[in-house]
Amino acid sequence: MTNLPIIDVTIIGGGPVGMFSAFYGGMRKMSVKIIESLPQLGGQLSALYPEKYIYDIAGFPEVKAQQLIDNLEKQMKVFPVEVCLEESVEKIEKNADGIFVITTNKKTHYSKTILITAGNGAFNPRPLGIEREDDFKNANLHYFVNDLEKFRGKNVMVFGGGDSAVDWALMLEPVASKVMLVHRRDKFRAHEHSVEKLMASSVEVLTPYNPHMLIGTEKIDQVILKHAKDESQTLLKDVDEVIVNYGFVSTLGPIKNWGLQIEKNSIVVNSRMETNIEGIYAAGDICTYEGKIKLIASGFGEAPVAISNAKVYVDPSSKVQPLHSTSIMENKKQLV
Ligand SMILES: Cc1cc2nc3c(=O)[nH]c(=O)nc-3n(C[C@H](O)[C@H](O)[C@H](O)COP(=O)(O)OP(=O)(O)OC[C@H]3O[C@@H](n4cnc5c(N)ncnc54)[C@H](O)[C@@H]3O)c2cc1C
Repeated sequence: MTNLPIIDVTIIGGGPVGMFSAFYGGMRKMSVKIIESLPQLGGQLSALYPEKYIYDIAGFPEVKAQQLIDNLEKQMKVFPVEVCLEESVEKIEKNADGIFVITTNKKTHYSKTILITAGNGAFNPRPLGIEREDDFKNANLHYFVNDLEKFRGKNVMVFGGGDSAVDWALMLEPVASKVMLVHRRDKFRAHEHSVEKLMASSVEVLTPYNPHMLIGTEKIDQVILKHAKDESQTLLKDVDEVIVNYGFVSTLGPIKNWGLQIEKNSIVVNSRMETNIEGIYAAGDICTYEGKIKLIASGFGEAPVAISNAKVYVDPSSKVQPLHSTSIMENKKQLV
């Protein structure tokens, strides 16, 4: 037994489906926690295509992916929800008393039910892929920029050619002493107007270069770049901080070891979104059933089904069919 609070439903994965599920858990008067491996909510939408427009969300002729996530966050926060970011779920076990013990890379959580909305699996930053990268991960090699102040007055080298790499370089420019942006191609994939801003800024643009060697003892001091075409090498001295922005890779990873029925990298569920383990549900891209399609819209439909069945599991006297939101939310004017 634990003295820690036991949550009604713990949602693994903070993508759009996990976020909408969290809202629905609040509507059903459940205590809700979301565990997400990235430092941000939003799943594929925030990590892979924040600036793209989506055209097949009911009621929205078009909506930018990040805008949809911002709206989901606003909707979700109408009810109290505990959000645990930068935590990857590694293990799930069921105690003899039926309580789930959820172990992440940081701590242990306890829950009466679990809803897995893990998409294609946990997102992790794509690494540089060169020797000694791991040696500097806890020193001055970063994959996320959470605090600009850390870079004040420093010489910062940013790797990447997409929107976020260019945006980070531009955001760091007024804070850092010097910003270098290294990209393996001559052309950047970022928006035209961001690239124009970049070229007009004091950021030193180094193209077409690949990272070749990280040099330093406790931390990186120097970096050797290799020219992508003629393979000539260039040594950059006095590097204080290195930021890698190569996008994300996702992997099902530990989910395969949780005793769930998996078919084609997806968790098999029935029409109640129940998995083969009583008390564990799945929704969104991670789940599969006959006729399943992987769309945000279908995940949004699966979320209330999973949550409402989890509600009955936690409190057998409740009904699967929820009251309509128009009845429940009468006093929640901030939803509008
Ligand atoms: C370029 C692109 C364009 C798209 N356009 C559309 C479109 O127009 N319309 C549409 O309907 N769909 C579109 N999709 C698909 C859509 O993005 C997905 O269907 C949707 O993101 C699924 O949502 P989800 O919440 O199920 O999973 P995801 O968005 O994948 O979120 C899952 C989250 O779970 C986290 N996670 C996984 N495992 C763990 C773990 N062990 N511990 C902690 N956290 C974990 C992940 O880090 C991730 O953040 C597009 C996809 C791409 C790549």
